[in-house]
Amino acid sequence: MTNKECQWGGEERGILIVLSGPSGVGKGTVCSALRSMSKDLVYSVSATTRLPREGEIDGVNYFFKTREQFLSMIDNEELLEWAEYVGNYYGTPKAFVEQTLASGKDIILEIEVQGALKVKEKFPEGVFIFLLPPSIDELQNRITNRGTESEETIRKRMTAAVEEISLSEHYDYIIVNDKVEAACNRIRSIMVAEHCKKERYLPKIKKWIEEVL
Ligand SMILES: Nc1nc2c(ncn2[C@@H]2O[C@H](COP(=O)(O)OP(=O)(O)O)[C@@H](O)[C@H]2O)c(=O)[nH]1
Ligand SMILES: Nc1ncnc2c1ncn2[C@@H]1O[C@H](COP(=O)(O)OP(=O)(O)O)[C@@H](O)[C@H]1O
Repeated sequence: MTNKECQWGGEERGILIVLSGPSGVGKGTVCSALRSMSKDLVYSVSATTRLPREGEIDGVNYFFKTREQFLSMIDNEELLEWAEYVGNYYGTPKAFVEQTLASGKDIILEIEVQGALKVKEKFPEGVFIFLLPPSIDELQNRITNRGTESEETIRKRMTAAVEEISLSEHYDYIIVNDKVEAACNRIRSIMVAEHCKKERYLPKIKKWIEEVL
């Protein structure tokens, strides 16, 4: 059913979903699987000063920026949020998120916890999901086996993981990424439930009640 056919829908904004979790938990993997399952879900491409990994494409995985370019994005208020993580800057381009939500489409931001908390201040109605590994040993295996990080970076990311997991209490949902498909299905169930929240329908219902009474 389209919004036009539904008396109670229409004109709603899309839902903003934030996905966080420690490095190596599988955020990228889960996000790309989700995007292929849910064609209407829009992915927010972040800006970063981190160097591209092999196979990463500018404008697809990230907008790769110099430090100067990133700092000028901050000065020009182009970012919804930004954070420093293990020596690099990461930030969410603001205009794209706002345009996507205004067009009624859902958008997913794959960002770390400090940035997520800033987004929560601006979008308290957003849906905040924290991805956990089945165990810390499995997290270490995943990040090591991915083969993209030096030993030192793995150590820093594992240290950051402790603080990140301690901040999971600020999220609405916790999903254990045991199997990618199962994790995606749980996220899709959350999105279905969020679309059924009464807050999305009450304005239209109240308006109609006023008209008929
Ligand atoms: N605050 C913030 N964090 C981001 C953004 N983009 C990516 N990140 C996070 O930065 C961290 C490092 O990302 P990356 O270097 O790609 O490594 P990964 O942890 O292996 O995915 C991850 O927790 C990402 O979710 C962003 O726009 N803002
Ligand atoms: N559910 C899973 N089971 C086993 N391996 C996984 C799972 N999810 C992701 N991985 C693997 O773990 C590694 C880290 O995943 P990635 O998506 O890059 O994590 P993140 O984006 O959180 O840093 C990758 O090699 C990926 O193939």
